[in-house]
Amino acid sequence: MSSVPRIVQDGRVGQVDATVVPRFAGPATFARLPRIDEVSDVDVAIIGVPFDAGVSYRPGARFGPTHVRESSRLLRPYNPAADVSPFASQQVVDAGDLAVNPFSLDEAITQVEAGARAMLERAGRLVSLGGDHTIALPLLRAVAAKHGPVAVVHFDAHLDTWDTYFGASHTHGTPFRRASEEGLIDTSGCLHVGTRGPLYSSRDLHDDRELGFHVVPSVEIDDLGARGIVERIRDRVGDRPVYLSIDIDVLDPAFAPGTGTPEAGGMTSRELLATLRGFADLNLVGADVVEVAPAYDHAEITGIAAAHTVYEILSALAPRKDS
Ligand SMILES: N=C(N)NCCCC(=O)O
Ligand SMILES: [Zn+2]
Ligand SMILES: [Zn+2]
Repeated sequence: MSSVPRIVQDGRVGQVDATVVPRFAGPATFARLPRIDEVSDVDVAIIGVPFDAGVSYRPGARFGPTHVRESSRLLRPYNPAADVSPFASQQVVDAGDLAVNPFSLDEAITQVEAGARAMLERAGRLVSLGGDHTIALPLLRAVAAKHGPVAVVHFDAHLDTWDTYFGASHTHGTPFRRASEEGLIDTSGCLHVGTRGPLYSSRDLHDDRELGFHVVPSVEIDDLGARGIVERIRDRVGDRPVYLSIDIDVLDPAFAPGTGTPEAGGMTSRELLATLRGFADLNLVGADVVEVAPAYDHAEITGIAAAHTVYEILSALAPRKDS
């Protein structure tokens, strides 16, 4: 064990105690949680995937994991909106970054899958910090190897079920088409939330349905509200194992300017966080938060939104006292 003073609750090693060590001091693990080598049992591992060789527009998501960790220093141990202490009822750790080849996209995909599989030997659940959205494919391969085909709930401005770019089949616009083709997803239980903006043609939506997705587009969010979105998600996924993939560009550029392919007309961070609270009673088996590109961020707006997004995911994963 390290000698820094940490909050320990119910035997779980939590954050560095911010009443003793100022939260702006010391290394930035996610929420200043322990590293994986500082604890023996792990329930949830947060893992960085600094990779952005799959982007179609602005690069820079390789710096996402570091930025989200830096932006997570202010998170506190109790989540009043969910009435849960996410670091007390489960052991959450920061497992560091996967070292993936920045010059070979194919090798990087192999490395992400291998890294995630190895991590799942130790941790019950993985929450991955991207990185561009390409990484969802190898992450889904690892998750499906453990749980079978999963219901993907995908928050994104984009469908990410396109076929190829410049002849390349592995890009950040194609992971969910590949996942569907490979049988990694339960095509009776998937949906996108927050999609918007111009497509290549109406055929994109037709293909997307064939690949197994329903859509809650951004234009419906005002009418539905968080509660209505959660109902639509619940109706679609039922009790299937759920994999949650959150592209930070699901948020309006006002709430997440630091991303590679921004589209106007997105969700507020309040809507996203409220919707995520609805995942507490779903069978959530893994998650990623991707596409944070700090070079286009200001005042950590995007980093903070992503850090709180991860915090709500961890809160949803936390076992409830009465369950
Ligand atoms: N997954 C993200 N963020 N973007 C996909 C955009 C694909 C395109 O350039 O059409
Ligand atoms: Zn996107
Ligand atoms: Zn995406």
